[in-house]
Amino acid sequence: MLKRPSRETPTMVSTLDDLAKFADYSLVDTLNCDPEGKANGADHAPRQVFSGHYVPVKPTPIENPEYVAHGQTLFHELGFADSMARSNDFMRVFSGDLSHVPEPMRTVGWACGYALSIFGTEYTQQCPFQTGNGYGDGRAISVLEAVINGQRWEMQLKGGGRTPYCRGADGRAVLRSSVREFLAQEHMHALGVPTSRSLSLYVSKTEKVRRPWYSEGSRSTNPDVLVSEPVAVSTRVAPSFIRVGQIELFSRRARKNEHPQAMEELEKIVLHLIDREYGDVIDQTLATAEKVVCLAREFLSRLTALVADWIRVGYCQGNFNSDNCAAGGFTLDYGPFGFCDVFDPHYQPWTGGGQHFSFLNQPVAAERNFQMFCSALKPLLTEDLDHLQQLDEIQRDFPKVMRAQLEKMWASKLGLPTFDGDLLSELGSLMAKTPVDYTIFFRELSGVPDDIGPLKNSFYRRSTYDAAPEEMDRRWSEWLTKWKSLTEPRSREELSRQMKFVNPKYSLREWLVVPAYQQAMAGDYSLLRELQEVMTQPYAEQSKDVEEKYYRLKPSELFGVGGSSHYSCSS
Ligand SMILES: Nc1ncnc2c1ncn2[C@@H]1O[C@H](COP(=O)(O)OP(=O)(O)OP(=O)(O)O)[C@@H](O)[C@H]1O
Ligand SMILES: [Mg+2]
Repeated sequence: MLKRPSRETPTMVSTLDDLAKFADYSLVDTLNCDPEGKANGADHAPRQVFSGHYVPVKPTPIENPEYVAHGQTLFHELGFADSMARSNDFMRVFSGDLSHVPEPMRTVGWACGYALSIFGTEYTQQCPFQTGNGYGDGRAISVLEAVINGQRWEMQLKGGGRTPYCRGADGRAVLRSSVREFLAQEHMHALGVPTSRSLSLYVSKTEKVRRPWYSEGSRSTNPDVLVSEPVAVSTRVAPSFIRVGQIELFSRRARKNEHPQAMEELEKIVLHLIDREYGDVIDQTLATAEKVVCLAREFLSRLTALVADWIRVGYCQGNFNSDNCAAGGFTLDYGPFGFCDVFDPHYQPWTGGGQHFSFLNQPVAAERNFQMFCSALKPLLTEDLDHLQQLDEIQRDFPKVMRAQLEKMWASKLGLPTFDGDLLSELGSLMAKTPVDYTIFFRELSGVPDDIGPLKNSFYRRSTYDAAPEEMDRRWSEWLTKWKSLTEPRSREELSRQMKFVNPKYSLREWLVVPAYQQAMAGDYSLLRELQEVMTQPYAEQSKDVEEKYYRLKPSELFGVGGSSHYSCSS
């Protein structure tokens, strides 16, 4: 099930001039530009955008940028020289200054509007105008599209200043949240989970903004202080950044007939999504209605596989609204996410998110986003009963397909040839009751232990287990015996080898990231680099030192601490 990173290509891009040769702005040129957008991109004040797929926006550079990190894996895949990330002209562009770019690169970027649905309910209240026309990329600005080795990539700054969708906010991202997103994207890719990718991260040596956050050791649910934090610009890369919410925005306009081009704009964005994300699986020559049905079927398959993968690696997205759900079926928006330590089916690190977005409820949240996606496609099929019916069937199939993906994932996570519901159900009960550390438990199990001794390395000794250790040991031993009998006849070595490709040894636990961004805020990037190194090889055993430092239970004193165990969305 693991999608290994693709092979590296030889270095061919060493300078910004080299990179510029790959520029190809198909999005800007084939989609509709907001007719009120200023061509020079000086469009930074919040306003309503009534039509068009994008608004031209010039990023606002951060003051005195300094190199923090670059996505080495992506650099190598694209054939970029590592040294380029520290070069002045590259750093200038990817910290928000497009004024000196070599041709055919452009001096103006673009931001897109999108709609929001939360768990299947449409919202417009988050828009300052209460219409939904002022919501979208408030601090994300795409600056380049490039076709490299036949693959199209969009490069998008996050924190590159205000856009018309900023809703009165500053358009900035702080170093703390940027470090989290940067590391998480690289980690997820290395885990084999589809994701937007990390290109680069630059911080300002002088510019700061204030954000609500937690005081040292605070156990408060919500932030209890305002802190001044350095601003940063990170660049993420994906075939497109089209979200379910974006398709919804154009569909809402078409449904309400808001302007004469509303239906045309919906069709255009959907066909564009197909070209960008599904070009290799949907036949170009099909009619729109057929394409729409194929799109829904493909997205269903990708989205369910994605969510099964999230559960495999212990990831909770935290805020899985339709505007944080990439229509290409990969992970997008690393805001209030977390990798669980203690197994808890209701794990949800975001204080503002409810149980509906919690760890094992993510398949249901995904279904809600999928429903919104299908509903958004429907105006393109009115009067086409046959295709409408096919779309309805695909929509109804979600629970069945999701269940199949989850069963496949659990079987492979447990090294079993076929899924066994009873075995998983007893395991779920034992894992939650004991409780265990999710990552360590499955990695220890991947060693195919003779008895439950090694599994106990994953036990948090603080609750049910301590109250009745003998009873719990008995249940665990019985479970292990049953599990082993189901894994036969494979050799122990073969089973262990396979399971270690599915069950990572290292995961990006929040309490490991906190010291890295704290050091980074003080100008020391050593821990961040170390974490980047460790978390980009999460299945490898790595050294004894790495194991001692990163393969351990969450320290008891960090439970309940704001910023480590839970956090607000603020970034
Ligand atoms: N400081 C800010 N300035 C302007 N807009 C912001 C700011 N912070 C968040 N937003 C906007 O508010 C909306 C909701 O925020 P959310 O945290 O989901 O997104 P985000 O992390 O900025 O973006 P993305 O989904 O692009 O990763 C987004 O549309 C985002 O662009
Ligand atoms: Mg978002």
